[in-house]
Amino acid sequence: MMQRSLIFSSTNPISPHLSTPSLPPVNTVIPERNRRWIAPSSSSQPSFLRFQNYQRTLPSLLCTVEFLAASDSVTNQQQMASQEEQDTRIAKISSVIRVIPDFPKPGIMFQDITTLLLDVGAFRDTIDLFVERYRGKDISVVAGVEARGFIFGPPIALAIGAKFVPMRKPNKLPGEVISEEYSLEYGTDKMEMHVGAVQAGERALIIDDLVATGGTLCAAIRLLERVGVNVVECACVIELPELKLLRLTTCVLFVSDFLCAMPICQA
Ligand SMILES: O=P(O)(O)OC[C@H]1O[C@H](OP(=O)(O)OP(=O)(O)O)[C@H](O)[C@@H]1O
Ligand SMILES: Nc1ncnc2[nH]cnc12
Repeated sequence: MMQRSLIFSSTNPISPHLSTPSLPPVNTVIPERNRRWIAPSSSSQPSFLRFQNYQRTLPSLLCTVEFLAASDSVTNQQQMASQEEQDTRIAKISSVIRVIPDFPKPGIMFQDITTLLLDVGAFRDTIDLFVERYRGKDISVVAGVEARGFIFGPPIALAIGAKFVPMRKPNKLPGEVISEEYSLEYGTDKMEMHVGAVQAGERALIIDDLVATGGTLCAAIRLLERVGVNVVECACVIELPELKLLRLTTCVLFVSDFLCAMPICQA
């Protein structure tokens, strides 16, 4: 089986725990699985503070993805933008993501990517960052998670020459589907994919706008792996860093392996 790596920086508190995936970190309260609308701990984090974490995004991540790094040719590396240029783009992207307090309910700091879509340059940079990472990696499937994964997934798919496969909420797809249930704060939800959209042995990238607990991405991974697809990586625009430990425990509980995720920004 292809090795997956958890691609966060070495300072990420999750990393030390990866070697013992069946045990949650000491003193960690195991959260309700897959809580939605997670409120970051600091409710009014100014955007300049958000910039401080950017060094921990793409450049360090690139070193830790073994199977991707192995296939990186010198030419590929030369084609990639410089770290400085990447940092500048990431800072810009983050600055145009609007944060709306108390939406959709009190205590939630909603990360609104619609303002990113209004900025043509920042939207293009977002897509480019992903494309630079995944072009030439023999990925034939980009799976987008409803709803906001449908915004970022298709342009990435087109640019890297992959098909786009929607992972939809229940009863939206007209054909025969396979589904995967996952837990929510209250009750469960389901994610569905058309039968025949992907074939065993294909290499897939999963795209969403945001990773909070990781429950949604884990469900998407399970859905694709059930039909024999190799999930190369999950990528999202935003991560809620306060939730890393929550995500670890969620992932440990939900997948035998561990989640691979590449957020390009931190909220
Ligand atoms: O990491 P998690 O804790 O699973 O949360 C992340 C998911 O939550 C949001 O979607 P949501 O389910 O609200 O659906 P929407 O995009 O249709 O609003 C977001 O777009 C991710 O898909
Ligand atoms: N804080 C948040 N903002 C936007 N989408 C989310 N999904 C889960 N938590 C979220």
